[in-house]
Amino acid sequence: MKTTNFTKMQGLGNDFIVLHGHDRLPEDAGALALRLCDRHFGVGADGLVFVLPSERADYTMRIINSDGTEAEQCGNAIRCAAKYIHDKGLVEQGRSHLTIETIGAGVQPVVLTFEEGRVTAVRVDMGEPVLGGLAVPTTVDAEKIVEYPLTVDGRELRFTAVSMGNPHCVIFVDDAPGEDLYAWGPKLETHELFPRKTNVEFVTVRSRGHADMRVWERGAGPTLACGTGACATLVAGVLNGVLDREAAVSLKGGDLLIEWNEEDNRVYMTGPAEFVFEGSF
Ligand SMILES: N[C@@H](CCC[C@H](N)C(=O)O)C(=O)O
Repeated sequence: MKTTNFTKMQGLGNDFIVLHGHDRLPEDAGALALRLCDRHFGVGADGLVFVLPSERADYTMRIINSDGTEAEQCGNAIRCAAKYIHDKGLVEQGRSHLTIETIGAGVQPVVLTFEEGRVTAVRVDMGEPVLGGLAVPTTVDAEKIVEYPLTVDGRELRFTAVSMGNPHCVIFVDDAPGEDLYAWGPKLETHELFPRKTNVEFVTVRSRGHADMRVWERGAGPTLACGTGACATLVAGVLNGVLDREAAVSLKGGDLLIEWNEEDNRVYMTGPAEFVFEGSF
C-alpha cells in the first residue's frame, strides 16, 4: 500500500494538512481533502494544501477546503506554504524573498522573517482587491456594493463585497465576537446573491487602527482566522471610512497586520505560521 507523508501546519489556528511531492494537483484532491480534513475520522484540518512546482514562481500553492471544494486563494495557507518551502529546505536557507503562485492572485511575492534560522512570520503581497468582483453577480453594479442592503430571515444587514482572489462579504456589526456564526454563516454563504458562494466576515471596528473580526468560511465553516478575510475587512473598512489603510485585525486565533498601500493599490498581510506535527497515511 502507498504511504504519503504530510505536515500539519497552522496560521493563527487556521489549520492545514500540507502535501508536497506531487507534480500537479491530483484528480482526487477533493475526495482526499474530505477524508483527511475530517476531525473525527481523518487528521483534521480546515483545508488541504498542495505545494507544487511552478513555471512562473518558486512554487505553486493550491488549497482545497475541508468540504472538498477548491478555493482560489488562502492568506493563512500561503504563509504556511512559505514557511514549509523555506524550513523544509526547498529553497536555499536564509533566503528571505520568495514567490508563490496561486490561481486567485497570480504570482505573490512573500518576505520571510527568521529567528534562529527558522521562519516565524511572513509578509505576503496579497494583490489588488476588487470591489464586488467574483463575489457578486455581474448584474450588481460594483460601485454600489459598499454597504449593499440584504435581508436574511427578517434581519436587515448591509455588506461590502470584496474579492481578494476569493469572494468575501464583510458586514459591520456592534458585537462581532457575539455573532451566532452557525445561525447566520450558512445562510449568507449560500445566499442567491453570491454566485460562487462567499466567505462571511462579521466586523466590529474598535478604532481606526483596529478591528475585531469573526469569520464563517465558504467550504469550511467557522475557522479561528482567515487571512483573505482580514484583507477584505481592511479594504471594506477603508471604503466605508472607518479604518485607516494600515490596521490590526483581531481574529479568534490572534492578530494580523494588514496594509492597503495607496501607491500600488496592493494589500499586504503580515502574520505567523507554525508547524504542528508530521504524519503519514
Ligand atoms: N482561510 C483562508 C481562506 C480559505 C479559502 C476560503 N474558505 C474560500 O473558499 O475562499 C484564508 O486564510 O484566507
